[in-house]
Amino acid sequence: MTKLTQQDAWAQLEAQTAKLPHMRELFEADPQRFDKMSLSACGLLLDYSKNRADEQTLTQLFELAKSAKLSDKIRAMFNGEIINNTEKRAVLHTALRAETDEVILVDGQNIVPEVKQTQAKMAKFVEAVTSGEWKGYTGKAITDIVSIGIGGSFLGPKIVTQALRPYWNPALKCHFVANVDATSLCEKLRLVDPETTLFVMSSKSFGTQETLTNTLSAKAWFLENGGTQADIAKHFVAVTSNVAKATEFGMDADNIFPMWDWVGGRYSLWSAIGLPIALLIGMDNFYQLLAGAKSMDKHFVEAPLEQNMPVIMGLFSLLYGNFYQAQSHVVLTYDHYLRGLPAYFQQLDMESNGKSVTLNGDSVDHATGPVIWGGEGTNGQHAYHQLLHQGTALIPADFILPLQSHNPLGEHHVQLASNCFGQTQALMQGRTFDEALAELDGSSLSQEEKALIAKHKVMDGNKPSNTLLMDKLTPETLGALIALYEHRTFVQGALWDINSFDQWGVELGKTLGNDVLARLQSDEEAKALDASSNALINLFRRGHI
Ligand SMILES: O=P(O)(O)OC[C@H]1O[C@](O)(CO)[C@@H](O)[C@@H]1O
Repeated sequence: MTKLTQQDAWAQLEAQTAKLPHMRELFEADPQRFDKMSLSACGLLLDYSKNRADEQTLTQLFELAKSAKLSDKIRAMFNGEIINNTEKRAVLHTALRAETDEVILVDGQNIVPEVKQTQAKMAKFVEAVTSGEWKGYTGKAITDIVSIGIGGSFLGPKIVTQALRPYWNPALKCHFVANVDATSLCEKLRLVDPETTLFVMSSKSFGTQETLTNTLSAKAWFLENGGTQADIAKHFVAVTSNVAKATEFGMDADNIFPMWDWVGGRYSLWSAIGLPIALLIGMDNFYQLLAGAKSMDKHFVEAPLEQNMPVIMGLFSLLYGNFYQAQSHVVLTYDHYLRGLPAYFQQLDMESNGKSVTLNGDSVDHATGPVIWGGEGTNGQHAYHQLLHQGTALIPADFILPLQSHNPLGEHHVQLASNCFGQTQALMQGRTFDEALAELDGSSLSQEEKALIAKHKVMDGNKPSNTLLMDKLTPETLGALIALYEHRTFVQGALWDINSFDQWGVELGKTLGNDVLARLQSDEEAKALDASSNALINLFRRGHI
């Protein structure tokens, strides 16, 4: 297949982006711009009209997608083809939200029954814990869940339980331990009682240093505080694809929830990795989360590219990275419950598309995954929005706002919405020198001073943003939103012809880290490495600088 940068649409886009008018002019020229460049699907509304595009730009973007055979690649993923070519795996997180009667084959076997059996096992366990039937070693019901995991085995459960706080079982609290820094574990153990605490150890590989170390320390804490080896099974369960290692580790076979190689870690919250979510919000709401994602899956597979939410968002992100040299993309969640979502999308996108070779190993000749960052609105307006408005970097933004709050109180929500919409408007239209000067008309400044200040108040505008609305943040709309970003990530990787589903880049650090660990624990002074690493190791061994 012809390289992306050799496609006609690529050259056309280069020419087109060079001559596109300012968004102000595009809005002035077409009062119907919002109607033409907004889309509703799966309980979400996407306003993509504040992007640097006219009809021709959109046509060329869709042409680029067609030239990359995007629709075929979408079908290949959903059909379980081995698209993760370096690990020879299918990519089927979508199968986790399949209907019971669907048939999805991996190695000739329909995997849906196993998915459903695991969900039934989760449901039974959740019922036992939340009903009080499952008791700790002194006969008390479970009050606290401590989830131990890192990366995709942590961030999904963490941000989804945070986002769905209004749906929590009031009798349960949840604590998340990820970092190997003992503080992360110790701070949580100070909050819980071994008699009523359930540890959920989540590790797809069952080989991640942080998770194993934290779990061993949690077990030691449990045994030092009243528990016995015989009680472990009442207080420790595991989620893993490596059942053999989990049982060898001492996990009770009945307490192991399986997951599979065809689910990537950062795409796994829909599997038993989501057990902490299901424990906190209940299995019915967990099924609603799955249903929301399922609706987005259907939309992604069935909607024409031109009416396809993940495709449109993925294409615009590619446009800014490849044609405007945007190095990062900011996600701004105007909802306190969604404050963790930018970090989740950061892991999802950067661990997927932070690559620089194509599927067949050739170096790419264009930019790939951007830095994804962000935070909650309105806080960011008092932190980094200055740079978004007047910095030298172009940073496309996604604004996310539920129209209704779970906590309606006076003017709060209307003010939140006014800030959200005002920011997208300011980014788009900016402020001209004449407008800035006019704002200083009434001031006592001299003409010269007014001219100087006006220059500092100018904002170029033409800064692109998407706005995503939902009626209310519910398990279903959250599921659709997260699946939207999963597929948005897929779209970009598919056009760049990269493997979005392996993560070789994280291996070297781990390997070298293990070697450094041995040197840190050695009695010998470190000499064999580079001068910096030797010095750092020896300073740590000495314990002071
Ligand atoms: O679930 P595991 O196997 O412990 O891996 C944890 C995380 O580490 C990674 O392998 C690398 O960051 C992620 O992809 C994964 O989610």
